[in-house]
This record gives sequence, structure tokens and C-alpha cells, in this order.
Amino acid sequence: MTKQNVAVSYAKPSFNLGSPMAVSNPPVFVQKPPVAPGGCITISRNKLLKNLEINGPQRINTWVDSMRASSPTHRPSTDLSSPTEDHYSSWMIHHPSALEMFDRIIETSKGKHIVMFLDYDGTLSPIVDDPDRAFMSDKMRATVKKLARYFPTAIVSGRCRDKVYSFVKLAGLYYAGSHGMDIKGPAKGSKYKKNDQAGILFQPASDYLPMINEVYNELVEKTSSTPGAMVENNRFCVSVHFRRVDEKKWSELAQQVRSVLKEYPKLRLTQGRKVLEIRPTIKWDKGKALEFLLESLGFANCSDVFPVYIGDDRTDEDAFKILRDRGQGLGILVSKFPKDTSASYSLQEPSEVMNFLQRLVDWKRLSSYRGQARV
Ligand SMILES: O=P(O)(O)OC[C@H]1O[C@H](O[C@H]2O[C@H](CO)[C@@H](O)[C@H](O)[C@H]2O)[C@H](O)[C@@H](O)[C@@H]1O
Repeated sequence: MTKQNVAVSYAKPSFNLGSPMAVSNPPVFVQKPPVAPGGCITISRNKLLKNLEINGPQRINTWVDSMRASSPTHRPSTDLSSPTEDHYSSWMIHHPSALEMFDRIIETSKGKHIVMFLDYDGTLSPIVDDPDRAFMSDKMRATVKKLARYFPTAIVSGRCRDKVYSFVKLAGLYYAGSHGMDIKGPAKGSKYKKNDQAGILFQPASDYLPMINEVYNELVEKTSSTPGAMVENNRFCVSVHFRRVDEKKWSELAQQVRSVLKEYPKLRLTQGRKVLEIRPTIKWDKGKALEFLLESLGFANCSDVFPVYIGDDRTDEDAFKILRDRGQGLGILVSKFPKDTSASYSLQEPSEVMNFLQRLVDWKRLSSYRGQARV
């Protein structure tokens, strides 16, 4: 730990962290699968959890069903009379476009401090086959840079913090890597920090590092026989990608992952977009990271804060849920498909995210200019 960094104690009570040593749950999918669009299988969470208690082929089938459900590939039909289109339209009523509702969003945020939380993959960069090539465009980078001039901004990602920084390449932002288990803030002197503390460094799962490295190596070895499988070391968690694995081989891959995980009761499994995520069982996720960052920014018990979280996958639901439960700010889901979500608004793809961020910048610029003109 450098003098500049404050490593916040792992047992910080306000976040109700469980001791890693005290938890010994079997690995389970803990998040609800999305409502799948036309053609995909949807499994209820209870059924999923019940099935996961059963060993043998049925359990693996459940894994595969869940892998399929997390990876919708069908767009809503353009046939207006089809039930899929009805489903899409009614979903849009409950999760309208954040671009179309921009003025209303601004109205709701009036008099409050907007704080921005942005997921990376699928939100700032388009989803691509090769995770090492998920670059964000220069235009998006320039927009995020402008955004961060006006609002405190955090990038919250499942990726390793260094990796996501190497893609975003912007100083002065907060970065929460490994699903929020590795948080670093800008160095001392950030204009947003109400308390003039040193930069933050928060790593609640640091005890797990040796275990994660061990599991990473075992998964690389175990899955090497499955063509297309790729294991990514995200420091405090591991991703097993199946985007490039033939669907016929998903069950084989699920078996391989399960055979490794059954030896590690202190790790759990969640899912993203065509990816199995292996992470510590500690009670920490993107939602807790959001609360931690708000507190670090000095907005712990403030009613005049308006956090906006934009994300595209299941792991972002933890953050959407926190905002919904706090009744503060709003969550925006990036998706072209109707999904079961706690977000209030939607955007279809990263290009729409960029337009939304640009509108926030334009609005803030104009309102600052008007404020100055009035003085
Ligand atoms: O929280 P995020 O920033 O959204 O990170 C979640 C995972 O994103 C990456 O995987 C996803 O994007 C890849 C590149 O577009 C794509 O190939 C993959 O199928 C997606 O799941 C990243 O590689 C993972 O490590 C992150 O956990």
C-alpha cells in the first residue's frame, strides 16, 4: 500500500461483508436468467437453483440451458402482429429509451449531483468475439472524457482493473475492476472528492488471490481440449468464455468447469454474455461497489445525489437493484432484447450510450453557461 492509497479494511461493517473463511456455499448461478426473446429457453430462478442441487446429467443440462438463456441471439420480429413484438412493445413501455426520455430524466435530476457509473463491455464497447480486442472507439473515449469533466465518473467492469484501464485510457476516473472487487480512485486532489482524502484503493477479496490463480491455471488446463474455449484471468475472478465454442460442446465445457469448481466451495459461479464467471463467495458485487463509491465521494447519506448506472448484463443487475431499492437515480439497461431487469430505462447499443452521454454533456455545458450568464 502506498502512502497515497487508503486500503479500506475488508471487514468494513457498513457493507456487511462476509468473512471469506466463513462462507462455504456450493457454486451456484445466483442471478435470475433474463426473460429470453423468441426461441430461447427461460428457466425460473427457483427451478434453476433446485436443479443445481441435483448431481448428474440433469444438472449439467441446467447449466447449458442457463448458458443459452444468458445469450439471446434473436431480435424481436418486425411483424407487428407477432406475440414477440407485443412482448417487446410492452417491455419498452416499462423500460423506455433513455434518449427519448432524456428531458424527463434531467427534470428528475434537478438540484441533485449526477454521478455516472459505466459498465465497459457491451456498454462502452461493442461485444466482439475476441475479448482482447474489445476496443472502445476514439469518439466514445472523447465523450467519456468530456463527461468526466462535468460529473464524477466510474467505470465498473468484470474485467481486471488494469485491463479495463488499458482500454479506456482516461485518468481522473474511478475504476472498479473484477466486478467491483478492485476499486481505485483518482489520486489525491480529485475535484469531486468532498473530503480531501488520499486516493482510494479497495480490494475486499485480496485473500482470494492465490485461490483464483490456482483455479485459473486448472481451468486453462481442463478446458484446453474444448475448441474455442478461452479462460481470462480477471485478477479477483476468472471468466470462461464460450462465445467461440460450438453449442454442441457447451455441455462438455460446463462439465469441465464444474469438475474444477467442485473442489472450491469458497468460489461461486455467475453468468454474463456467453461467459461463465467464477468469483469469491464474499457478499460483494457491482451494487456494493456503487454504494462504496458513493460513500467515498461523500454522498453516503445524501438525498441530493442522482447516480446513473448504465450496463448490459446480468452482473449489472446488482447495481440496478441497489438504485431501485434506494429510490435514487436510475439504471439504464443496454439491450436490444426484452430482459428481466431492475433498470428503469433502456438503450439499444453502445452508440446510443454515447449519444446519451453526449446529451448529458451538452445539457450540463448549457446549464453552466446559463448559470454564469445570470451572475
Ligand atoms: O462488466 P463488463 O465490463 O461488461 O465485463 C463483463 C465481461 O466482459 C468481457 O466479456 C464480454 O465481452 C467480450 C468482448 O466483447 C465478449 O467476447 C464476451 O463474450 C463477453 O462476455 C470480458 O472479457 C469478461 O472478462 C468480463 O467479465
